[in-house]
Order: sequence, then C-alpha cells, then structure tokens
Amino acid sequence: MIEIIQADGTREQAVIAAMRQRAAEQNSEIERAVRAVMEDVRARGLEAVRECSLRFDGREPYEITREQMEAAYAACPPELIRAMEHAAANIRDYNEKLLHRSVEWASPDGGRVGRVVRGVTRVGIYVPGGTAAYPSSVLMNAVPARVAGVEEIVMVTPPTENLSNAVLAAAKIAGVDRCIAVGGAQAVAALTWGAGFIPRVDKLVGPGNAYVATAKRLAYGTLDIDMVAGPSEVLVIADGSADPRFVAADLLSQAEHDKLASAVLLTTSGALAEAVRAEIVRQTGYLSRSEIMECSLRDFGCAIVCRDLEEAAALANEIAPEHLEIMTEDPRALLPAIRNAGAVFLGAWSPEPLGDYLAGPDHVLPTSGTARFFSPLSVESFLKSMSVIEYSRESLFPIREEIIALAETEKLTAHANSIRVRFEAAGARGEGK
Ligand SMILES: NC(=O)c1ccc[n+]([C@@H]2O[C@H](COP(=O)([O-])OP(=O)(O)OC[C@H]3O[C@@H](n4cnc5c(N)ncnc54)[C@H](O)[C@@H]3O)[C@@H](O)[C@H]2O)c1
Ligand SMILES: N[C@H](CO)Cc1c[nH]c[nH+]1
Ligand SMILES: [Zn+2]
Repeated sequence: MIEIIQADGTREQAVIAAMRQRAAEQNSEIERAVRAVMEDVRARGLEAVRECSLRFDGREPYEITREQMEAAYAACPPELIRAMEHAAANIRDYNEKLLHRSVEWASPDGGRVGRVVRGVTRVGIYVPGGTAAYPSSVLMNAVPARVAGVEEIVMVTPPTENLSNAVLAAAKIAGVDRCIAVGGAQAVAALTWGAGFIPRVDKLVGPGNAYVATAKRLAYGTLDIDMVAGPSEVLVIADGSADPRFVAADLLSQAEHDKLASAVLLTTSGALAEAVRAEIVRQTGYLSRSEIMECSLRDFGCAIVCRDLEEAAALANEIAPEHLEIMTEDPRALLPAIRNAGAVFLGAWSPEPLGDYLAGPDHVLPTSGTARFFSPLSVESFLKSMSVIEYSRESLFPIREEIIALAETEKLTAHANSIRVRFEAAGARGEGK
C-alpha cells in the first residue's frame, strides 16, 4: 500500500530525504561487511573467494565452458532466442549510432591533430543473480562492450539456480569471452585484484544489489567503474488523463525487483492518486513477487499530489530517478523541464519494461539520485581515447618562439631546448644559447 502525500514544501522533502538514505552505499552495516570481504579476498585471493561464495551462495565459484554455453543456447525455446537476438540487434544498433569514431583535422597552425578511440582492454560485467535471473542484463552489459571493441569480456554472476540456460544463451549471443559463476562483493574483489582463475579487469560495469554497488564503489580507483547502479527505481509523472491501471502496473514493475526498490507517483490529480492506490492493491493480488513489492512500496513508495506539472518536474529533478515515465496529455512538452533521470519514457505506450528489454537504450542506469551526474551505460562507457599530434618542420617553425617563451616562463629549459635544438644548425648545441 502506498501513502498519498500532499506536496506542501516540507512533507515531500522528508520523503525525498528518506529515499536518499536508502542508498545502500550509505548503509554503514553493508559497507562494513563488504569491506571485510574485499580485504579478505585481497589478502588471500581465491581461497577467500571460495569461502565467501560458499557462505553467501552455497557454492564455490566455477567457470562455465564454451560447450556449456552452446548447450544452454540449444536448450532454450526458439521464441526466447528470437526475442534475445532481437533485443541484442536493437542494443547494437543504438550503440553503433552513439559510437565516437576517431577524428583528425588540420590545426590552425597547419599541423594535424585529432584523437583515436580504443576499447578498454579487459572488462568485467556483473550480471545480478541473487533473487532473479537477468539474461537481459547480460545483453545490456556485453553488447555495448563488443560494439566498443573491448578485447576481452569477463562475465560474473552468482552460482545460484538463477544462472539459467537463458543467461548463458544471452552470453553466447552477446559474445561474452569468459563466464564465471561468482557473485556479490567477492566477485567484485576478485575482478579488482585477480584471484586464481578469476582475472583482474580494467573496468567493471553492471548493476547489482546493495553489496555489489558498495563493493564497486570501494573498488573504484583500482579499476574503473561505470556508475552506482543499485536497487531499481521508477518515478511516474501523471496528470488526470493517465490510466491508473497503466500507472500502477509500471510502479509495480520496478517494485518487484528488490525490497529496496522504489516507486513514486507525482501527480496533479488527487483522484488519480487514489485510483492508482486501489489498482496497486488489485494488481498485486495476482502477481508473483507480492512480498517484495509490498515491502518496497511500503518503505520506498508513495504518491505525491503536486500543484502543477512544473512542481512535479522540479521534484523529479531533485529525486533524479533511474526511470522517469511521463503520462500526461502532452508528454513531450514536459521533456525540456527534465534534467536528471537515467531514462525518460514518454507517453502511455512507452512502459518502463520496454526499455528493460527491447527498445535499445541500456537498462543499466544510475540510481539513488546519482543520475544528477552519471549517464546510462553505453558504448561510451567502454571507450577511451588518445590524442594524436603530427606537425612538419614547416608547421612547427612559425610557432617555435611561442613554445620556447611558454617553456621558459615555467623555467623548464629542457622543454625549450627540445624546440630550439630542431632549428639550430647541426653541431650548434652547447654554444651558450
Ligand atoms: N540499476 C540497474 O540498472 C539494475 C538492473 C537490473 C537489476 N538491478 C538491481 O540489481 C539487484 C539484483 O540483486 P540480487 O540480490 O538479485 O542479485 P546480486 O547478484 O546483485 O546479489 C547477489 C549477491 O549478493 C551477495 N549477498 C547477499 N546477501 C549478502 C550478505 N548478507 N552479505 C554479503 N553478501 C551478500 C551474495 O554474494 C550474492 O551472490 C536488484 O537490486 C535490482 O533492482 C538494477
Ligand atoms: N529494471 C531493471 C533496472 O533497474 C532492469 C531489468 C532487468 N530485467 C528486468 N528489469
Ligand atoms: Zn526492471
């Protein structure tokens, strides 16, 4: 059951503050537990990973062979393979359009400058698997990495019953190189420092629960990470024209991910808020993960009745949700007012699960207000660039004195010398210049 709150400048602020608090990475108990796991893995390597994996997931880590991936693919129903291939094609298409290609041009001084773009060498992708199987997250992590030209993609996912044929088939479709059954903070630590057969990676991406999100944050610096993608969130902005069945269904679609998930309605219509509340009760009655949904809606769900859509947009920007749905008479008209969200869904026929599975943009998105500064996972997350400079004698000559003047101002005589020596007669060095 969700609480209905009348926006009055203070009550809704208290709700927003509570949602920020929920951020797992701020939870000191989780952070203490994660630190202990990571320090243990750093000190004792694979032995510690084995012990943690047994303790938290009931199984030791292991590597899935290519033959097992092939067999899993063959065992999946053809309609599921078709759907995954379709999703992978859309993700590939979207990311190819975003791909920053290398560029080079003539500089104002007549040299050539530019940059070349390369994929990160070895990337780890985390695929959650504690309470649900996420073949879609395999595609959303790995396909953009492949488009970026990453050399080696190492997938990790907990060794639970959620490591299904569908997850392995998705790994094959997306072109994952190695697939290792290990999850939680122990997986993050192993990929950070290397542990036995689990290799160290340059960058780790992907969503996960509070333990995974905290571990990634602690690992940052030793490796690069994409963002903090923790428990799922949805915020719907709706006016009186919205269908309460659709609004309730979309709120529930994210509430079912995790007891820490959040689902918020901002509406200009008190009547819609009441109708959505009733719909939530009705629909929860026939959905399978009702216990999780009831917890997340009770703790991190609410409907806030706003004075107008401008107030709703301002609140949404403050919350910076992972997913923002706009179900108003003219959804696109509100888009210019939105600054902070992981992904925006416009109109009644763009439900959040469309983005989770098939539209093409990634479903790995910033959570807990971090959409204020993080962007969705994409091909760009797997790229790095190097600048390239190429001048000739003729293009360097006219600017030599300026470079020398700048170097001498910094008292870096070797820098100045590097330029000067090129324009001296051979053998003129050491003559007191
Ligand atoms: N933001 C996104 O893009 C996105 C996408 C998909 C899923 N999600 C989120 O990912 C999460 C998936 O969570 P999950 O739990 O199903 O899978 P998960 O793989 O993230 O976490 C499972 C792991 O947590 C560790 N763990 C569990 N309890 C622990 C404890 N008490 N101490 C130490 N470690 C412990 C275990 O090692 C286990 O392997 C959900 O919160 C979901 O909302 C987010
Ligand atoms: N909504 C999740 C991100 O918060 C992604 C997902 C995967 N499968 C279903 N949903
Ligand atoms: Zn989802």
